[in-house]
Amino acid sequence: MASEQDVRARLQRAGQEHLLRFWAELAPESRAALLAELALLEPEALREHCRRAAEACARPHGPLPGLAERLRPLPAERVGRASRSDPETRRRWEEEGFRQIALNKVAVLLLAGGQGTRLGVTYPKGMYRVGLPSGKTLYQLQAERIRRVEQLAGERHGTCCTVPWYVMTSEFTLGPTAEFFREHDFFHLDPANVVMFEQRLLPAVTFDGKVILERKDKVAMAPDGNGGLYCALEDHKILEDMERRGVEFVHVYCVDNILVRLADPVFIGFCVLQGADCGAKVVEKAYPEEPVGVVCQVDGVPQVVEYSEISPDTAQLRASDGGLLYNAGNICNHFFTRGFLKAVTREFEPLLKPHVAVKKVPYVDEEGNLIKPLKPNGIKMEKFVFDVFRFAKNFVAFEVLREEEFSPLKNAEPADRDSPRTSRQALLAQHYRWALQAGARFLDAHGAWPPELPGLPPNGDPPAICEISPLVSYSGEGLEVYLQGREFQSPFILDEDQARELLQPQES
Ligand SMILES: CC(=O)N[C@H]1[C@@H](OP(=O)(O)OP(=O)(O)OC[C@H]2O[C@@H](n3ccc(=O)[nH]c3=O)[C@H](O)[C@@H]2O)O[C@H](CO)[C@@H](O)[C@@H]1O
Repeated sequence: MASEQDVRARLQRAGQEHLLRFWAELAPESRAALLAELALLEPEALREHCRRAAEACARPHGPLPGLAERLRPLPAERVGRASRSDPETRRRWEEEGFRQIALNKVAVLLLAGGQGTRLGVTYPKGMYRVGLPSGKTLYQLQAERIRRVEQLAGERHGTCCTVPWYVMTSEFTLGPTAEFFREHDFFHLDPANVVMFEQRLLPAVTFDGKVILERKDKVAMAPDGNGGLYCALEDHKILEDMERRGVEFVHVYCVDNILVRLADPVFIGFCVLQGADCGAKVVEKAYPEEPVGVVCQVDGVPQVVEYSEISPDTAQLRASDGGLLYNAGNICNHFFTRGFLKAVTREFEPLLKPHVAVKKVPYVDEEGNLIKPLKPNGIKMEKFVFDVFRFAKNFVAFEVLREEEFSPLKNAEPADRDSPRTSRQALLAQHYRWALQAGARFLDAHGAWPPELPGLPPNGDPPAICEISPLVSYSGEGLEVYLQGREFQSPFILDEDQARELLQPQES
């Protein structure tokens, strides 16, 4: 173990000796823990990190100056559209996606290292239940979609195939996530195909470049952003694991979108047939200030401009058709070839510039009191997963329908948007639509027929509650055999048992 003198000398080189200011008061175990933590911080890198944080913080926050002139929408030839393509083209994309899945060439990678501060829960977001009739968590829905897509690809191609699930966690989420998966028997996935790995942490820093102590014996550390993915892939030899398994294409996604289509064959097939090395799913932005990044070009190079970095004026610009000029909302669903990820980890990662997040960071004051600040007092430096798009040789975007594929869980109740309620409603409205399309009719909770609506209201509860297990249908397929011409009482859960029962011959 490093000695106190050693660590002190290293901290001096980094200009951070204040981190040992409570040394004399610490018990032996606390001293050991603090030394172990500090010994991991490399002095030159730490000095540089603090300098960059303070420098970035001194620059004006918010919209990047001069950005508007450098910005253009993506050229049309780089954008595929799921909803506006003819059925034959869509079928070709889907078929190609299923073919690659059946060949075991597709993996999914979940970004789950975030702290979910806006939602205000102390456990990982994936463990959240939004209040579905089945009580399922986000992790369970995702696991079941993996199982179903494997099954669909296998049936089409007469194989038994695997979509490995890589889960990037952080110090905050690894323990509880791993335990949750074990408790739930990995949702019946083979644990050998679920690979969890941890991203790095970085110290949080005051506005004048001093690392923050969150306790007398502990540095305030935070995950290094979802762009920490690339260092984490290298740290844990994940690309080598992918190579051993024969994985060529990776669908990277964020944890909180209840409608996420894991290893979506249509998206994968589109990207593969376009020869893309990097791709992003997008939806039309709902309103100018919506907190989603915009997929566009900066100086002619495809990039995402994050919502915190685009000015309200630019966000409101209109195109000639009256729609928003910067309309391609990033839903944090990305496609990468393994080859591209390898080039990023080997070559481009050091070129990624960290972004500054100004946050409230609990700290210990000079007298040793623990303080929970009411105003932001610290800087966290984060890399963004999409900042590698500019290194792609062939970047494509793929636009999908919001009501089918995007409803993120960001805010606690009673927020109007992106809350547990809106996520639940989005999923149940989708399942109700699928059921109606498959020929079902529903009696509402009072035994009455809901009024025939030309379309469902975009927000709010569907007229009847119908939840369909992802193990029965991945994206609305194959439901007619259970539902055609049948009447159901709301609430209705179509899970595997119910599906089997519905296939039994009916008594007359
Ligand atoms: C940087 C980024 O991707 N921003 C996107 C993210 O914004 P948003 O600000 O909502 O991003 P979040 O903070 O929710 O993070 C997105 C995902 O990254 C994970 N995470 C985050 C930080 C970290 O250190 N490690 C980690 O794994 C989170 O667990 C989550 O799964 O989703 C929006 C859609 O919902 C997009 O429009 C934004 O462009």
